[in-house]
Amino acid sequence: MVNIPPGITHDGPMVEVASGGVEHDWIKYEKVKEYTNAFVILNDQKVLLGLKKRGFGVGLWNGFGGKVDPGETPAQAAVRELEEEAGITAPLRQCGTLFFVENTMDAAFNISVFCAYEYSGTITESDEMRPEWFSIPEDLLPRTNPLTTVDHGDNAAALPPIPLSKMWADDEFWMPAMFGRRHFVGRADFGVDNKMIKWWFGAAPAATGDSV
Ligand SMILES: Nc1ncnc2c1[nH]c(=O)n2[C@H]1C[C@H](O)[C@@H](COP(=O)(O)OP(=O)(O)OP(=O)(O)O)O1
Repeated sequence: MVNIPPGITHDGPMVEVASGGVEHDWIKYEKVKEYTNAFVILNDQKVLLGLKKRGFGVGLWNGFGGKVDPGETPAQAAVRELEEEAGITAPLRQCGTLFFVENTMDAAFNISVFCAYEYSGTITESDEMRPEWFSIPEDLLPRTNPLTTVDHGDNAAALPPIPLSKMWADDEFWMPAMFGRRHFVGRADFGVDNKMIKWWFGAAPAATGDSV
């Protein structure tokens, strides 16, 4: 029986992939704000991230996203944000949901995470984000995944690896599921200085033959 934290909803079987932090209860919240976060992943070998140039999370590398505007669906917001922040369009599909609670804020963040495996347009820096490709390191990508494809001349190995030390602390826990194309959910509660104090992440069970 998986002990899924409050705030998370999911369909289908789910296995825990990471959990930890303090013994305290999950932080209470009064409202939930809807956000998106989108990742373009090519050949299962490289991922487009953006360096946040201002506002919340400034200085951290992340996918592209932001608030869902009134009247928008998360999918519409994800497409809009990717275009605004990186100048490209992509056939985004929801690949996970993350729920974050900060002890200094009354609202929780519900983040619909989207993935695409191709894109069109020219990647362009915006006022908010500086886009850059990173290679997906071996330990974040289950190489036995039958979906993993061969890199045909797109030399991802020459790229810098994903800069986990300059990303949100939760990313390392759910990204392996995302790169393994397993639907994921998770919650993390944050204390002072954006330090993660309690977390739980789950993913759809790995296909037979996967290493995780
Ligand atoms: N903890 C954590 N891990 C991974 N990703 C995130 C977090 N917290 C977050 O907020 N995020 C993501 C969710 C969003 O993609 C961005 C935050 O959006 P941001 O662009 O700062 O939001 P706004 O400035 O309010 O939105 P827009 O102006 O772009 O609409 O980080």
